[in-house]
Amino acid sequence: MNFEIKDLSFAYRRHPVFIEANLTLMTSGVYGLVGPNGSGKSTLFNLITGLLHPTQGAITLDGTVLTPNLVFANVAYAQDSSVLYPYLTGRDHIRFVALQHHVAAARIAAVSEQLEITQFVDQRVSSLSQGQKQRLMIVLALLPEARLLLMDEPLNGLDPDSVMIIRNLLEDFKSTAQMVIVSSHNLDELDKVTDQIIFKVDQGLQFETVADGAEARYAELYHHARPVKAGDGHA
Ligand SMILES: Nc1ncnc2c1ncn2[C@@H]1O[C@H](COP(=O)(O)OP(=O)(O)OP(=O)(O)O)[C@@H](O)[C@H]1O
Repeated sequence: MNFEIKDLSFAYRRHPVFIEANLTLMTSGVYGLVGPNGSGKSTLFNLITGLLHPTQGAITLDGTVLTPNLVFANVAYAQDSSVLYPYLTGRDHIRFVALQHHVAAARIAAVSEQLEITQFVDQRVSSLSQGQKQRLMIVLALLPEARLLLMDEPLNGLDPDSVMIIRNLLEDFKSTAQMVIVSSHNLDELDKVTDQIIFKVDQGLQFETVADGAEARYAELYHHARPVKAGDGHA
């Protein structure tokens, strides 16, 4: 499996987020995506999934440029849970994704159990806590068994039990055939599941295997800026 970003440029009006950024990932497993607030992590995920369009450059999977059809078939994106429909239940959302991607009932049951959502799956999204919504969002992203899985801040706003559930999930990914890119400010947690980190530095992407953990490298790269910790109220 080969995921590649070549000479990617993107700007919001006159605010450049990427200028000729490059990245090559060759093996399956978990990768962290790390950078300060507002550096462009969500923007990168939106560019990969085609929600935003680069002004220059290409994003390829196994050498083929990611078109909407290829994204549908190969990429899953656990976005911010604000994209869920408040008046629908978790089960409604699951049904929708399962129909679109032909997901077997056994897979739905297994993933729902793994993320421990069965107790609240028939409640409307509007009545769920942040952590419950987050876990539902992750279930939806896992169902299609996409080759490339993007997770935007999956640990954000979670209580310790939910963090544990997601941590176990990420640890399982160490041995899957999927490529998983996880953006997080929670560098302690990231360090527990991977030493392969993509840092957003200036308008580029810098991939490193961090021997001493992401936290130590973060301080060096971002001029000793303090990373935002989980629980700091970052939305
Ligand atoms: N729709 C938009 N219009 C204009 N500027 C935007 C828009 N969305 C994001 N930006 C800006 O682009 C930059 C990158 O934002 P992005 O949300 O990708 O960063 P992030 O690294 O995911 O941030 P955080 O860690 O806070 O979630 C920020 O400066 C942000 O203000």
